[in-house]
Amino acid sequence: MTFDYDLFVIGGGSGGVRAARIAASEYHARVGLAEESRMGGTCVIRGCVPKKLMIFASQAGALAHEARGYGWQSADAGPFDWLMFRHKLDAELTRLEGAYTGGLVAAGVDIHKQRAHLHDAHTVELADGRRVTAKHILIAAGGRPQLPGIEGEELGMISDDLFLMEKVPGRVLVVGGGFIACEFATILQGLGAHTTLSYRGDAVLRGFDGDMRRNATEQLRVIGVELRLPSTPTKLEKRDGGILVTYDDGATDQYDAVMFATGRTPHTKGLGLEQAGVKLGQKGEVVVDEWSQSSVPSIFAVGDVTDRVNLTPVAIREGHSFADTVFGAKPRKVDHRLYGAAVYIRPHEVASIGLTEEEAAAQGPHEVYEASFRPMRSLFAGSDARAVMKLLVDAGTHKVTGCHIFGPEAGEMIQLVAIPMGMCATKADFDAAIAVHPTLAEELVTMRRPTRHIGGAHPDKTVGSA
Ligand SMILES: Cc1cc2nc3c(=O)[nH]c(=O)nc-3n(C[C@H](O)[C@H](O)[C@H](O)COP(=O)(O)OP(=O)(O)OC[C@H]3O[C@@H](n4cnc5c(N)ncnc54)[C@H](O)[C@@H]3O)c2cc1C
Ligand SMILES: NC(=O)c1ccc[n+]([C@@H]2O[C@H](COP(=O)([O-])OP(=O)(O)OC[C@H]3O[C@@H](n4cnc5c(N)ncnc54)[C@H](O)[C@@H]3O)[C@@H](O)[C@H]2O)c1
Repeated sequence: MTFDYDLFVIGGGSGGVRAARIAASEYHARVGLAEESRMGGTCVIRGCVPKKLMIFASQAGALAHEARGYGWQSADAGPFDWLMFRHKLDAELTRLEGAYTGGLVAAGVDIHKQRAHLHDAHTVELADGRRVTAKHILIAAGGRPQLPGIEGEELGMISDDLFLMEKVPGRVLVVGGGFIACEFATILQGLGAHTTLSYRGDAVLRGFDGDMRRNATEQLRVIGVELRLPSTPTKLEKRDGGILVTYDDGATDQYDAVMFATGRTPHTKGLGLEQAGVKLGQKGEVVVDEWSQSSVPSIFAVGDVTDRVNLTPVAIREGHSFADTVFGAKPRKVDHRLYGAAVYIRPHEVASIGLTEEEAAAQGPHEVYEASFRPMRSLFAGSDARAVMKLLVDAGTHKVTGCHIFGPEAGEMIQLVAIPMGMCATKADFDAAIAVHPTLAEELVTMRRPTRHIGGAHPDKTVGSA
């Protein structure tokens, strides 16, 4: 049977673009790709990139404060021009969108700027009614925000809306305690909004190491975010030009804007997957095996639509591995067990890789090496903010199984820690590195004695504590 394409990709985000580009440019496959919105997807257009630029923008006040601590007595951030920033942001996203499109065109990918859905195991139907056939179809449709299902929730915003605001709200409520809630609460507070965060647990960032969670929660409070923990909004109503929020304990408060950051779900609705025989999971995710292959052999899926690890570099790796495997005769699986992640809150980020202390304790005997200190840069400027570095070491094998950093540029540090950890480095390997001084990261190679032992009986309590 002949097909119009060797590969048709639905979704031009992190995973889809990479898979299409590699299949076409490296393996000379005939590739078509449909994108219904802007090329680049969530990360480029309404995620990682604009979010991080907003984090940078929101730090002017804190930087001016620090400069005053260094003797620049009149340092002041001055007024923030949101519309000017938004205009520059739009231009930058347009530049990136062009770069992504250009990369695909240069690779020879046929771009269809419209929505697509499956017709059958080898056929895609485009919004304009055309049908195209492909030997392989890749679903890379990403995820979309999930609302909590409460009365009046349509009055609230989602993260996509934040990049398009006409002005910075005076009083804003952020609902949720995950990555997006913490990062956007930091941004909004830094841009001058009086920000409240409502979360149903006692500490934000569920799933992260307990110490990181406690520090992140406390930092949000210190930078001025009003924390309502634990609490859950139950109703939103329009009131006097604002939004009246009722909480589960009966309390009410009024805000100029409410933002829901209550998770994301796979974007599979209306894709025709079930009719084509593709098995979906409980959240609507495409169920795939270790090769990203769905229950229909010609249909694969990568990225957030599979709800494995919902991060851009993971989607990219999955897309690349799919192309190598199917078109390059280089079978490659993605190991989802070890990946670094950072939460870009300020002034200190949370960055993690591997086991949390709680997971390590459940797995068996571990040593915990921990340093908590005031970094010299902020200390000199008059801040009491503490940084925390933690290494978890398997007491039997001495391998470093987890690393957690709460500190300035923690994301940059964890990226480098990911290399030795991927090579199964032991604590002795870390110790063998001569420190770079004075840096924050030197703490990672100078922690000599375990702070505590966890996870039951230890085979040798002296190893690793020179
Ligand atoms: C606010 C926010 C901040 C984030 N920050 C980070 C971060 O700092 N670091 C990080 O690693 N990750 C971050 N993420 C997560 C990251 O953006 C995602 O994991 C990543 O974009 C997933 O890539 P993907 O290819 O699976 O999907 P996406 O990038 O979502 O791409 C899917 C694309 O498919 C298109 N599409 C969907 N259905 C169809 C259809 N039927 N026809 C045609 N096109 C379709 C969509 O328009 C979209 O462009 C963030 C996410 C958000 C929301
Ligand atoms: N820096 C980064 O790498 C980064 C940044 C943003 C997003 N992301 C990715 O995007 C994903 C989605 O981010 P997110 O913050 O939306 O999701 P999340 O899963 O991290 O957090 C969702 C939060 O919403 C809360 N919640 C869920 N349902 C609720 C309800 N009905 N009522 C009240 N609270 C509710 C949860 O308890 C949780 O705190 C992340 O898991 C991550 O993979 C990554």
